[in-house]
Amino acid sequence: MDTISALWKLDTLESANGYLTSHESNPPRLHHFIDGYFGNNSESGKWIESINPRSGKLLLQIPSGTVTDVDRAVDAASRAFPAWSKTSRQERSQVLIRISDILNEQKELFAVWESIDQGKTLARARVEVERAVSNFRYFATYILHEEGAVRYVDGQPSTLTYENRSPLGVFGLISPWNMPLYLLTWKIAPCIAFGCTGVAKPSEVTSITAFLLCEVFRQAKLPVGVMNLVFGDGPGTGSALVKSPRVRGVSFTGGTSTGIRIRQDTVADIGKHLSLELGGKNPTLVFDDVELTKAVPLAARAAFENSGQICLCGSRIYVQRAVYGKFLPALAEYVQTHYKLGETMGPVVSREHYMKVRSYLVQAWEENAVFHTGELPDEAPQQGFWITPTVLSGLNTDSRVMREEIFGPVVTVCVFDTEEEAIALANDNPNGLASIVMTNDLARMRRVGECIDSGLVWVNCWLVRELGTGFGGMKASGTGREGGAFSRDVFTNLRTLHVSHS
Ligand SMILES: NC(=O)c1ccc[n+]([C@@H]2O[C@H](COP(=O)([O-])OP(=O)(O)OC[C@H]3O[C@@H](n4cnc5c(N)ncnc54)[C@H](O)[C@@H]3O)[C@@H](O)[C@H]2O)c1
Ligand SMILES: O=C/C=C/C=C(\O)C(=O)O
Repeated sequence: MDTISALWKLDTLESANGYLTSHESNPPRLHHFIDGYFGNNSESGKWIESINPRSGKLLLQIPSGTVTDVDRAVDAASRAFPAWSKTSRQERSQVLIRISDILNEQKELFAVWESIDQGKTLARARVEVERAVSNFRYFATYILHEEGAVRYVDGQPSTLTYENRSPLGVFGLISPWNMPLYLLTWKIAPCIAFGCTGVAKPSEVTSITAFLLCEVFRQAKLPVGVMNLVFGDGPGTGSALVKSPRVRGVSFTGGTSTGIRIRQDTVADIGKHLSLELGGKNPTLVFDDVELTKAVPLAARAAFENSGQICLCGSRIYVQRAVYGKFLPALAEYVQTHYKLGETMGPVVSREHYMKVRSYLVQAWEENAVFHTGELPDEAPQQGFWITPTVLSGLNTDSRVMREEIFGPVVTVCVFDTEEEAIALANDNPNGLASIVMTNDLARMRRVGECIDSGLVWVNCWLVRELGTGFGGMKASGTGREGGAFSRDVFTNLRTLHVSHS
């Protein structure tokens, strides 16, 4: 039986794990999805091994897409573009609704595989699949309600001016491993909703739900070639996609160094649209007027959700002096009680990532940080990539542990005195993706919230999303915004007309 038919039926952890155990000697192999067809195996004959983060064992193999594979996918998307870009908004909306309905019917299947592949808890995976369904629903209806204005040019009543948009063309959509399905659908849904076609490349570390999503496209009768998917790594497959002159735009989510590379690789292609959502080292500011019973769980969740592997995680906590002495032990106790490896918390995604997170913990140890929870992980992980959630204090503000994105279950806690100092500490970082402010003082919420240099500011909450608002980062955290009309700007070309009728 082909891989997609085999995986598609396995919608419980028991059945999926049973299948994997019985295939240990011949693990499933995924296929590219090009022109509506699975099975275009890698021409390189090379396969990338994808590892189960809970056990450290081989999970499956994905094709290592070549330049030829990418070209074939871009060909398919280019052939599909003229017809798809001319479909009515109603037609596109209906296809997107069908996709969201099928995804919704199969949400347990997707949650199970996302949990196995990425290591996240099933509960977390379920939330992300729901959000993926919402991505398709949101853009399916957004395009039906777009508004535009026609007006007279000032002082020239016989000349009308208005804006007209057309779909840009073929897009390269590249996503990371931390929220594989959610972040890929955040790109695919607006891409096809606004009349573009595309080639998606998920992270080589987590590929299964992207593969399953192609079966949803097939069942929803998305016209062939409108969305294609090529597997492979960044330097080989991703880079070929980004550099293709027929790819008119790139929407990328991932690390800042990769974003810089993509910008360099496309700099001469001046008309190519680039949307870059990159890394973060997000501050959580806790003022002394908060209720600790609310502030502690919120700070903990913001730090440790998905084992700290969310770009929006609050990984450096600053607490005002009057509550610092109570906050720190309360946080440590809360984390020890509520974040249990293997129950409410998964491993980190890969051996490579484990070693990266560990290197920061070694550094913290060498700098005499206080470990309020957590310990140094083993140098060689034996069975899966498990790291105990770690709360640190006592580091200098110039420590790499305090300045660089760790992207794991590690949070640092520091003290501050004044509001000005809190703002300065929050902004003292090259990144500017998100921040969290906890206070009950309305004037302070605005005073502080409006001068933090981050694209997203959450006051007394975290990870609240409204899909029409701008999503993205300042400074090294990115270029551009996505969401609602911001996504429309990414995926369309704007022309302004002046029509004189005298
Ligand atoms: N701002 C956001 O919305 C957001 C969301 C999630 C994750 N992230 C960031 O992503 C990072 C973790 O994910 P990651 O390790 O998968 O990131 P990564 O940058 O290593 O990889 C992301 C994707 O880019 C591809 N890639 C790598 N090199 C490439 C190249 N030269 N050309 C084209 N594609 C290339 C990879 O194969 C993968 O699909 C963290 O820094 C995190 O903060 C940001
Ligand atoms: O790592 C990036 C995470 C983005 C998450 C969301 O946009 C969300 O959960 O809505």
